[in-house]
Amino acid sequence: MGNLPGIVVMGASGRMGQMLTHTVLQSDRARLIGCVERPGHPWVGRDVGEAMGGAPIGLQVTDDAVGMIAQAQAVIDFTVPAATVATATLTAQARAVHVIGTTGFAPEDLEKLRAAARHAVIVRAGNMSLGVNLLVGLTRKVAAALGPEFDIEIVEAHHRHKVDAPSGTALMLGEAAAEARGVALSEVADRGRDGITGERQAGAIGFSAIRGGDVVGEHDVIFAGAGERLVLRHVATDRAIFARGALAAALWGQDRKPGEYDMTDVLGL
Ligand SMILES: NC(=O)c1ccc[n+]([C@@H]2O[C@H](COP(=O)([O-])OP(=O)(O)OC[C@H]3O[C@@H](n4cnc5c(N)ncnc54)[C@H](O)[C@@H]3O)[C@@H](O)[C@H]2O)c1
Ligand SMILES: O=C(O)C1=N[C@H](C(=O)O)CCC1
Repeated sequence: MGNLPGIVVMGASGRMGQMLTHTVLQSDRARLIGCVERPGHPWVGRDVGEAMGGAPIGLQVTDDAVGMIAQAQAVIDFTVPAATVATATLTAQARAVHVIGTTGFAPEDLEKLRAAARHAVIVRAGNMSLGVNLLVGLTRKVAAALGPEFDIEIVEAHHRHKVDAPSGTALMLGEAAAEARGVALSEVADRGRDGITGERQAGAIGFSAIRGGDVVGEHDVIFAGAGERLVLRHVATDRAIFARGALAAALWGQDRKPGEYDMTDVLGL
């Protein structure tokens, strides 16, 4: 047991933080050594099992990210961009694998993560599920096969608490479609139409975001042509799919060379 990789979960009280805590606790391939929350959070100092509404497990939630990460073999981080960028400095110092599920990064954040990956393994993906990572491959294939006369639209739906749009998954799908067409997504993305928008730009990749209720995550990639429409769809019904992927990434990353990786590396896709 002592030889199993020690895992720290950041953002332990969050929707994903709780799912990750359960997933690591249930695993016989990893040890949960720490649960971190932001300073001032009401869970800090409480037993994580009790805070989640169950029996105590003898592990207190802490806000000491520095002390906790220094002892970790892997840190699983589904929080907010500013926290993840700060954590990347700590994981780089500790040479711990940093599994990043957080979405909504600005380009300058991504630069900082790239710098941290010179010293430690970072596995980052806007979606850690097997199904979505397969969908990314399918999107690339279909976009290459169909050509520019098919308009590409990506529609995503998430719960009412989600703070970023388009979703990280939608951006992964858009990147794959743009890459297949040999263009930069930043040049062709059409994010949010309102008012007199004019006709659709040829070659645009459109994004639409729906927010409501408790939707876990749904993504459609629509290829709309003259007289026919092809729709690729992924529907997530349980956050466990993301947590399983994240734990697989934490284990896969042990003993790898420092660098930036994603779930296609982990899943061998
Ligand atoms: N990649 C994937 O597969 C995937 C899947 C689901 C969610 N996500 C992403 O994960 C992120 C979190 O989603 P969520 O629904 O769990 O959000 P959430 O708001 O429920 O949880 C985020 C948690 O992070 C904590 N936090 C904030 N700053 C912190 C800090 N400095 N130190 C420690 N903890 C801190 C918050 O207190 C909160 O508990 C979002 O960016 C979301 O898009 C990614
Ligand atoms: O609940 C969320 O937030 C999710 N975020 C990821 C995204 O932005 O694509 C993955 C799906 C759930």
